[in-house]
Amino acid sequence: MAGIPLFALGAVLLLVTILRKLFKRSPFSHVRGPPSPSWLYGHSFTTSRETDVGDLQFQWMHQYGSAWRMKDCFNKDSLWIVDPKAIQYVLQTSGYHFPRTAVGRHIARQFTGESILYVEGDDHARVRKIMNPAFNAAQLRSFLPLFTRSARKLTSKWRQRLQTAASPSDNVLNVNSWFTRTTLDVIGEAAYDYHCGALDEEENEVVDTYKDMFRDSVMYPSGATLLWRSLWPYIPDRLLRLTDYLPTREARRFRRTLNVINKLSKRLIAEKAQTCLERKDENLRDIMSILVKANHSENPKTRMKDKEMMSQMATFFLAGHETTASMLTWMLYELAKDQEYQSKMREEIALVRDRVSQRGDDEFTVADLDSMSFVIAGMKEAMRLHPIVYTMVRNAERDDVIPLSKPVRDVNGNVISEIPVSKDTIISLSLCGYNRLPEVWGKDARMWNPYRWMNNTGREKQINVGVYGNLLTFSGGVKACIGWRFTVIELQAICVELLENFEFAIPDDKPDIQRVPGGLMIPMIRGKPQLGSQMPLKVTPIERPQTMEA
Ligand code: HEM
Repeated sequence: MAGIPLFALGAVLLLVTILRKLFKRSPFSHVRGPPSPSWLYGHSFTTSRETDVGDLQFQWMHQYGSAWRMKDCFNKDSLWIVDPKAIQYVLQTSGYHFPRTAVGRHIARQFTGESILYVEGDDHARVRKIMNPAFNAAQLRSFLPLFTRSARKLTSKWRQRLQTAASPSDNVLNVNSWFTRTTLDVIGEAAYDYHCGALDEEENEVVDTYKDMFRDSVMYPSGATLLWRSLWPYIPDRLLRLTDYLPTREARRFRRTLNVINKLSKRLIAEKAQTCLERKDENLRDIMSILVKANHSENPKTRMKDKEMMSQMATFFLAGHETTASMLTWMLYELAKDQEYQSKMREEIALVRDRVSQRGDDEFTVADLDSMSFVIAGMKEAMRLHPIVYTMVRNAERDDVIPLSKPVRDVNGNVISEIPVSKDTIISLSLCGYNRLPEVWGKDARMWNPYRWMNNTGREKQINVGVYGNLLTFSGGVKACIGWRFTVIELQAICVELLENFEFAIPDDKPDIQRVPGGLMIPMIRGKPQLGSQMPLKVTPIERPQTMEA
């Protein structure tokens, strides 16, 4: 019986702590920002239901400058930044003092287990160090034949389908769903040496479990979910883990996916460990084999527990397919709108193809792909306009001061060049906002203009923030995307193969494409969410002298 008063006391203390933290006045209440539409939800409802990802952020950045104040649930202040110096400070200079938020970490844990997306501080640095060798340049170059082979398989499927097209409308393909299957096959093989068979439409539980996962779990959270999640930072970790078993839409979807992936990972890790023990692993280059090999080395610092390893594997599946597929989708969408640039890319590819043939080779090397400046510029411009991860949220681990490169005006009209934040302040980094900042990308920052990448004048003056093209698409600093080089080579290989074989155009009925906020920037047809991710494009085969089949 003594347990009940003790439990009640614990609950009251927890409630008092939550209320004190929730209603503490922030030290940046003088920073300007949009009026809050609701005391209860703040802007959380509005931002999670934005019609087109980024539009509100672009509007606020135009109105308030490179930093502004918003309201979270229960009227709590949070800070939004697009300023390069502020972003550099949060991601790089002081990276480990701005961990991922409790909400971000626990959602990642539900998706992947205690993976690199969940752990923080020394644990994160340790895991990252173990994983880095699996993503070095030589290792990634060895994946190029896999990328090319998968792209060829896609080409061959499309050619077969288009050959039998009875009417012009049959030439319209939902490229997004094809890309999702292609990139799933790629990551299955690259990360695990595992055959998903997604492009062949084979029955496979991995393919099934990831289908529309983001739409079914994190898209359009309910008001109750938003309120509940806003309390997570104050709930002890162990208690929060119990919520994994709640019968909510999200928890059920996460559990189902993670169970499937964990079962597979467990089996594959055991098989690879056996191969490693039998010393038959010399030629295995998939990411999992590299991690298993490191686990069997003498050095205890390179080892991960099996459970840890399983969680990293779930991360690669999660982080490594839908992201790349969406990126490719948005890129082709832009190229379909800009026929002239698309042709320029194709001409460039043909020139490099001639060079490769003259030297007696059939295949492009990474150096050949890197020499295609039109292709690279098109890719970077698509990444700039369509960062698939459009916002990242961090939590100030201590009282701090965020510097700004471009001062903003506060509510009293004073110019401020730094913003004080208190411990536990939530800071949102608008990746899509930064990627369209006129101060960084020029007056036409909102427009598609791949030529901006041809002329690098002024680039050296930019504040260093992101790992690729100084964009924030792959983030930057201590937790920048570990797979960015992998993605770049994969995109180059697939894009080049597709442009050699097909022309892409917007379909005649000009579907209205919406950037839906669903964890990632999901392409959908406006008014037709029931169709899931959609990017219909008109695809016309190009007759080539000798077509290379899969
Ligand atoms: C277009 C494709 C991709 C985009 C736009 C992208 C974007 C990002 C971003 C923005 C982050 C930082 C998230 C945060 O800090 O909260 C991240 C982290 C990460 N990404 Fe990617 N990613 C892509 C592809 C990949 C691929 C192909 C892999 C693996 C093969 C991968 C593995 C990871 C991992 C493991 C992390 C966590 C890194 C850490 O915490 O140290 N990503 N990615």
